[in-house]
Amino acid sequence: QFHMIKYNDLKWDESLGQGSFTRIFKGYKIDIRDGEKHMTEVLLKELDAVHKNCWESLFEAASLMSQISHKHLLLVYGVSVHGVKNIMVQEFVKHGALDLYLKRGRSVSVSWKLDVAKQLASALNFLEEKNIVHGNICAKNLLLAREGDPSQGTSPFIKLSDPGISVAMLGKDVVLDRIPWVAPELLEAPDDLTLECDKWSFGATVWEIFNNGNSPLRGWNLDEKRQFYEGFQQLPPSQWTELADLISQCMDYQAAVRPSCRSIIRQLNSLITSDYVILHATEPVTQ
Ligand SMILES: N#Cc1ccc(Nc2nc(N)cc(-n3ccc(CO)n3)n2)cc1
Repeated sequence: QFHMIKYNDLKWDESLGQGSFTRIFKGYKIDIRDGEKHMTEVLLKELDAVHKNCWESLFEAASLMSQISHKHLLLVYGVSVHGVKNIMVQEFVKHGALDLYLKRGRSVSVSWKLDVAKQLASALNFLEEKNIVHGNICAKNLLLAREGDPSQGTSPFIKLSDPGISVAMLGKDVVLDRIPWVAPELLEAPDDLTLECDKWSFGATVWEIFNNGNSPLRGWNLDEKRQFYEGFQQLPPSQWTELADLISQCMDYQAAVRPSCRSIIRQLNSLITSDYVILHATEPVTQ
């Protein structure tokens, strides 16, 4: 279910850092099309050989996503295996991960943030209709293809990245460290990944977007994070009550009462048309 790419058809360029268990590089893929040589910019995601037993999970997650296509889902060109190295070849997304983009202090408007949240909600709605669970929704896995420029009237455009290694394959500490993105019910039963889990993570991701990419519960240790769930706590609410309501509906400890994607999209639409947006056109960046 994956296109196999020859290792010799790949060229590595600069290193772009690392995700969990993976190293990412900018690179190029060489194609010969109608007798001409084409170089396509790609993102090369190398899986550490030491985690070889997880590469099935990584590729399974990515192949799930590559079986369907949607404008807000990242395109995966294929995989390349070279000795102990497993490499996933993805479309190169111009501005990289959203959490880093927001942390770099770009002051973006409330309507910019709502636009990004709505794009994520439409990607989730598409996955929900196909009954596909992502399992790792967070700002780090949202890639910014277009910055959007209010003066030019262009809006941002995001792509949801592959979920990476399934949470069911990860150790307990890694799952704990994913609090508050990981749905609370997964702590006891990591295999029970459901569509409702993505709704919880969506809430935490919207919280990140409206807090300039700052990680919720940043600096908390694993025990403090575990107690956050054991005490049924919520993230600090936004002063915009309608937004805070949507986030807390998504982050409901009872999975069954979390809102459907359609309801989420409806509520985002009413936020977009509310006076708050006009009053807070560009928030001063509070770091
Ligand atoms: N400076 C800079 C810069 C860095 C990356 C990109 N592009 C890109 N394209 C992708 N397909 C995936 C990613 N990712 C980044 C983190 C993760 C986590 O998984 N993915 N970045 C563009 C600019």
